[in-house]
Amino acid sequence: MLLHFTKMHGLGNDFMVVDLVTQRAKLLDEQIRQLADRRFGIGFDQLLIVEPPRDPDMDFRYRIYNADGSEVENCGNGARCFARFVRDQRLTHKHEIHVETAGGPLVLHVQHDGLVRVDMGKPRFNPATLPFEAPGDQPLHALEVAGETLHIGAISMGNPHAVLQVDDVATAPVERLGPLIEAHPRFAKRVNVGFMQVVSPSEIRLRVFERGSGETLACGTGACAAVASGIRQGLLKSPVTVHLPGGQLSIEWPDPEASLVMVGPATRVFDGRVALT
Ligand SMILES: N[C@@H](CCC[C@H](N)C(=O)O)C(=O)O
Repeated sequence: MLLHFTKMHGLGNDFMVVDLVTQRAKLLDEQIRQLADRRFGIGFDQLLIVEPPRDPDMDFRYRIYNADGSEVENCGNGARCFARFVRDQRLTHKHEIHVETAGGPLVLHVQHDGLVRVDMGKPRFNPATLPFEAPGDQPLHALEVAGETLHIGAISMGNPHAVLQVDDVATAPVERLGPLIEAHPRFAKRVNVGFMQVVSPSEIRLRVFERGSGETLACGTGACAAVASGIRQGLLKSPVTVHLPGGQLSIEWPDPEASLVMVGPATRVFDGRVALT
C-alpha cells in the first residue's frame, strides 16, 4: 500500500508525520526502523502519528516513535509540528488544539506569527516517574558511569531526562557519555541525556543525546527538562532562551506550580508517498 506522509522539522529535529485520521495503516517496529534509515529510507529522528482521540474532550491522539521503533510518551518539537500539520491538512481549524499523548495531555497554540506555543505540563522530579532508581527526590543525583561519578538532574516531562551540567557544550563528551547514560541500568526505560552549559541565568546552550535516536539537532522536552533542572538548582530564572545546535527555543516556567511553556517554530519540508513493504 502507498502511505501519504509529510516531512517536517522543529529546529532540525526531523519527523515523518502520518495522518491516520484519513488513512488506514499499521506500522511495525521493523518498518519504522527501515523508514527512519537516512540512506535506505526516508530518514527521521521520530515518526509522528495523528489519530482520532480516544477521549471525547481531546481533539487528537498524538503518538510518537523513535528512529529505533520504540514508542515514547512525549516529543516537544514534534508537538509544534503536529499542531502545524493538523491545521495545514485541514483536520482542524482551531488555534488551540488539545492532544492526548502516552505521557499525558498537551495543549498546543498556533500563534498568528506562525510560531507554536505548547503547554508542556509540569516537570516531575520524583525518580519513580522516569523511572530512575534513586533514594529520593533531590535536585542532583550521583551516578556512576564508566568509573566516573556524575551529578545529574532527573526529570520527567512525560518522557525521562537526565541533565548534566558541563562547562562547554562544544567539547562535552556527548558521543561517549550519551549512550552510556541512556542505557544505564538505573533507568529501567532508558533515558534522554541533556548536556547543559549555563551562559547566564536566562540563557543556556544544550546538546541532547536522545533515547532511541542518538544526538539530534534539538529536543523540546530536553530543553524543558534542562530549564526545570536549572531553575530548581537556582542556576536559572524564567524565561530562559535555550540555544540548541538547530536553533533556539524560549522556555518559561515562572512558578513551580505552573506548567512549562515552550515557544518555537515548526517547518514543513515536503509531502510524499511511500510503499510499505
Ligand atoms: N525530540 C523530542 C523527544 C523525542 C522522544 C525521545 N527521544 C524519547 O525517547 O523520550 C523532543 O523534541 O522532545
